[in-house]
Amino acid sequence: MTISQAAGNVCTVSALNTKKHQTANSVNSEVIYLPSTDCAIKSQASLSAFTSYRVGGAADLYVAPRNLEALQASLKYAKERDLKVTTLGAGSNLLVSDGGISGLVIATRHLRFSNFDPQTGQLTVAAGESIPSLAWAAAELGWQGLEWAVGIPGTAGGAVVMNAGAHNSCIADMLVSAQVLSPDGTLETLTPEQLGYSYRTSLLQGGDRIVTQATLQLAPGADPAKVVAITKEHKKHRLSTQPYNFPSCGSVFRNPKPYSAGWLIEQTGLKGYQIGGAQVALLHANFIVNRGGAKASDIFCLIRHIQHQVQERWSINLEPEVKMLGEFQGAC
Ligand SMILES: Cc1cc2nc3c(=O)[nH]c(=O)nc-3n(C[C@H](O)[C@H](O)[C@H](O)COP(=O)(O)OP(=O)(O)OC[C@H]3O[C@@H](n4cnc5c(N)ncnc54)[C@H](O)[C@@H]3O)c2cc1C
Ligand SMILES: NC(=O)C1=CN([C@@H]2O[C@H](COP(=O)(O)OP(=O)(O)OC[C@H]3O[C@@H](n4cnc5c(N)ncnc54)[C@H](OP(=O)(O)O)[C@@H]3O)[C@@H](O)[C@H]2O)C=CC1
Ligand SMILES: C=C(O[C@H]1[C@H](O)[C@@H](CO)O[C@H](OP(=O)(O)OP(=O)(O)OC[C@H]2O[C@@H](n3ccc(=O)[nH]c3=O)[C@H](O)[C@@H]2O)[C@@H]1NC(C)=O)C(=O)O
Repeated sequence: MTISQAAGNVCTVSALNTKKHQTANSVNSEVIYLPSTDCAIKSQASLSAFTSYRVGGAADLYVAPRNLEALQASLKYAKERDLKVTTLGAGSNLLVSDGGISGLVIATRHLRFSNFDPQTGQLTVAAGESIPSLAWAAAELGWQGLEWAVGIPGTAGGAVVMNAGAHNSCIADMLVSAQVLSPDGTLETLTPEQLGYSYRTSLLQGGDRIVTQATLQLAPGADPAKVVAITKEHKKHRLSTQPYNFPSCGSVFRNPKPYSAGWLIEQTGLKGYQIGGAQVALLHANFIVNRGGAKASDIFCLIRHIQHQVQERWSINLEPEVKMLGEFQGAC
């Protein structure tokens, strides 16, 4: 099954229209519909609910297609109007500026389907599927390979772009192929080699191609109880070493190997350091948590402060893993 076949609630209605509408995420009242679909394009849609940090301003325009056709129509809509396109997964590695994002934000989290093929041991998923849900589903089937991914609150698409990883495993280790859509509407199936993977990076970062689906090689046939037990162990370890009780983006910085960013930041004396509502987490210094009411600028300025202090003390440049979207100039 493909994404287009999977979407029962396909965006399939007729021509462009507009109507008055009010939702929790729409500041303005006008909703435009993507031509030839029933996909709403919301204007001035607040993005704070769509990022794990729970901060950030509005998208000029926001659309969440449920199938490939609607995704293609979204790109066409942007191209015809010369709009900048920004892709959003689950927003769990993003810092959206308080001023928001101009152009069209395309959220891929509603692209859904998954297929565990017992003949090949391959799991094929649409970009919007939740990585931790897949990890639990694989474990319950007795399929090994995704135990590490539990607790990473992103989508399959975001994981392919970020090369998400934990416990010495990462997406690149098991990716068979990823399907990507270019702004001109071309669909390509790429191998891990073509995606140029290394630690927490891929050639898709900073580009304009959208991941639509991914195929992962897993290992079926194990005792489900054993795979679930390992998965639970990973989750338990996370909960004891990482702060899950406040909004965050996970690790803020990549580890500047051979050092770990958390160790460097703690040794610099910054644990608990706070700017506005943003705090260097007490449990793990490479996490910045929103203690309540943080602005994106608080988090941004804390990131800059940490970089400055670590540079002064260790002569090491900490490189952010978190993706910053929007304008931050003059924030601090
Ligand atoms: C509590 C917590 C724990 C975490 N632990 C880990 C961890 O252990 N390991 C780890 O690697 N990460 C971790 N993260 C970070 C984050 O979950 C991962 O980076 C995740 O892969 C991001 O996926 P996403 O769908 O949320 O992507 P987003 O944050 O929405 O986007 C990330 C980037 O990918 C792009 N993107 C997203 N979807 C697509 C798509 N379909 N096509 C093209 N581009 C796209 C975006 O434009 C952006 O540049 C953690 C985060 C949190 C909040
Ligand atoms: N600090 C932050 O900024 C954020 C932290 N998080 C945290 O990230 C983690 C991942 O988030 P989330 O996406 O909710 O993923 P979870 O791992 O909590 O759940 C994902 C899916 O897996 C299922 N599941 C959970 N536990 C089990 C289990 N023991 N056996 C079988 N299935 C299970 C859940 O089912 P069901 O729905 O039935 O429970 C859910 O459908 C969570 O710990 C969450 O609290 C998430 C977002 C932001
Ligand atoms: C959370 C993320 O990924 C995580 C992933 O979940 C975990 C588990 O595999 O390993 C990485 O964390 P990490 O390198 O900080 O792992 P940890 O084991 O917590 O810490 C490494 C070392 O730093 C020390 N440490 C950590 C935090 C701290 O405040 N102080 C400190 O001294 C620890 O004692 C340990 O000796 C990933 N982070 C990066 C940047 O690679 C993410 O990318 O968002």
